[in-house]
Amino acid sequence: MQEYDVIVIGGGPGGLAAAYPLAQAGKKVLVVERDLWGGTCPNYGCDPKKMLYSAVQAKSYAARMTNAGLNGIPDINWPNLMDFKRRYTIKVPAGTRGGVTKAGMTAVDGVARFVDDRTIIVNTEYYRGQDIIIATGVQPVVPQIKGHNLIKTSREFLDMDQLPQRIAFIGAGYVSMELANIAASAGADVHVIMHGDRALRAFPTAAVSALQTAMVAKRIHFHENVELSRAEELPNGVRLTAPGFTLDVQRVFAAMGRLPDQALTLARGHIQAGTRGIPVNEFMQTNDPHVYAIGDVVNKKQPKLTPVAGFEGRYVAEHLLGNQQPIQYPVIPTTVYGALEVSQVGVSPDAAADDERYQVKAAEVTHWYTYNRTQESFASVTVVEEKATGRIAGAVVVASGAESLVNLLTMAINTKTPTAEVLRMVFAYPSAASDLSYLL
Ligand SMILES: Cc1cc2nc3c(=O)[nH]c(=O)nc-3n(C[C@H](O)[C@H](O)[C@H](O)COP(=O)(O)OP(=O)(O)OC[C@H]3O[C@@H](n4cnc5c(N)ncnc54)[C@H](O)[C@@H]3O)c2cc1C
Ligand SMILES: NC(=O)c1ccc[n+]([C@@H]2O[C@H](COP(=O)([O-])OP(=O)(O)OC[C@H]3O[C@@H](n4cnc5c(N)ncnc54)[C@H](O)[C@@H]3O)[C@@H](O)[C@H]2O)c1
Repeated sequence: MQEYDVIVIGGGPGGLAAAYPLAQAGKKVLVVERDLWGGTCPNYGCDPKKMLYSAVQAKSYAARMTNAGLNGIPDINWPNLMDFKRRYTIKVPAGTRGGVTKAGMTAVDGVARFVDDRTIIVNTEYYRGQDIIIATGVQPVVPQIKGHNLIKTSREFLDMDQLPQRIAFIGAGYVSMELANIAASAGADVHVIMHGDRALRAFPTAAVSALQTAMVAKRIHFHENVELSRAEELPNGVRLTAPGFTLDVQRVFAAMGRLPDQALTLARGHIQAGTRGIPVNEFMQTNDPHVYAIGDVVNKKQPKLTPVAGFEGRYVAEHLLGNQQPIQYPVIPTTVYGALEVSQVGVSPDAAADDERYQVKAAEVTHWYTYNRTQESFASVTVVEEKATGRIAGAVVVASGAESLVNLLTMAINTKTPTAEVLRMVFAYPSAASDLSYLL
């Protein structure tokens, strides 16, 4: 039996954000990873997706500039784009594992399973930790219909050698909207199958509707109110069926949300968990105060995103090193990198519309110098202001580079800066930030 101060299960953004400061503070730390070091985000999530998105952005920028100084729209060469992505991802696992050992931690490859409250087994070795941090993330949900083995996930999409001609995505959340846009921009005929009639539920209706319009303009088909009942193998693809609905595609991907898996045998560690994740208190502790959970595996109201996992990881390290304050999340911005970029932070305009405490300033800003210069098809900015204090409380931006403007507004919200003070600041010109004065 090997003994550690802290065992971190999962070498993704959450686990690593906790592990490094603990090791730096002199703790004996073990990190266990069953798959690719670095976790979902850099290997088969955010980062590879945005590598593919680079070519999509360049292509759509060029398309917008065809009547403004450019001749012709470039084609996306999928194998070459995939090679570009792989040149980045190939280095991630070894680089991440190397960083862990270089920082003086022990890195172990294998599936960690609880055997009792403080002990885990990996392969055939037992490890005991005074404290254990669960940072095991979530896995894509695949519908349990007949033929479900024919349905792939975002992980396979992000590593395809060739682009299929006809693709379906099941679900209309983050993954589907982003990957559908990549596939359609690269030349595939793309179908999004929705079991309801509302995409991206977490985003305001006006922004989602603008995004969907831009996706339809890219010939992406949305099939609403379809509850799939089976998938059947065809000689060159898959047939999807629902009552009154049939669609033949080459490949189909589930993008219906993500849930934790049960490999950890939490019950043997007496740790309570539900299908939506592990509940924690305000110190990120599970029902056992020596066992913490962070990142996507936690059942929480905060969005399951990389910077949130990192924030929670750093918080737990501080807590273990003596900080007794409960976790206090800042406002969390989130962006969908789709046919338009949609970013939001803080109080949603939909919620603010019925709340007397707020006023909503919203405008279509396609004519702003910044978006005119880049020939955007559509841009809008919405700012929610708290009437009593004049402070910015929320924002939604739909435009190229939306995430940068929302990051700026996130800073204003977190620092409680009133709109009047934002207006007194001098921003680089010409830029989206300098255009903000037209709205505020
Ligand atoms: C396609 C896609 C695109 C995304 N894009 C974005 C984006 O643009 N921006 C953003 O902020 N977020 C994005 N996300 C979400 C982001 O990837 C996650 O929020 C983030 O990776 C969560 O970090 P984590 O450490 O909690 O979990 P993970 O990154 O999933 O890491 C958990 C690790 O634990 C390991 N593990 C699991 N069980 C065990 C076990 N029993 N023993 C040992 N190891 C185990 C796993 O192998 C994994 O490596 C995206 C996700 C996907 C799928
Ligand atoms: N840009 C980003 O920050 C980014 C990008 C990708 C993923 N992510 C993270 O990954 C998570 C997972 O993304 P996701 O798109 O898989 O999930 P999601 O929760 O964003 O969307 C799931 C979609 O599947 C639909 N759905 C649920 N059950 C269904 C069923 N039985 N049949 C058909 N559709 C069904 C939902 O209505 C919804 O449209 C996100 O919530 C987010 O935390 C973030």
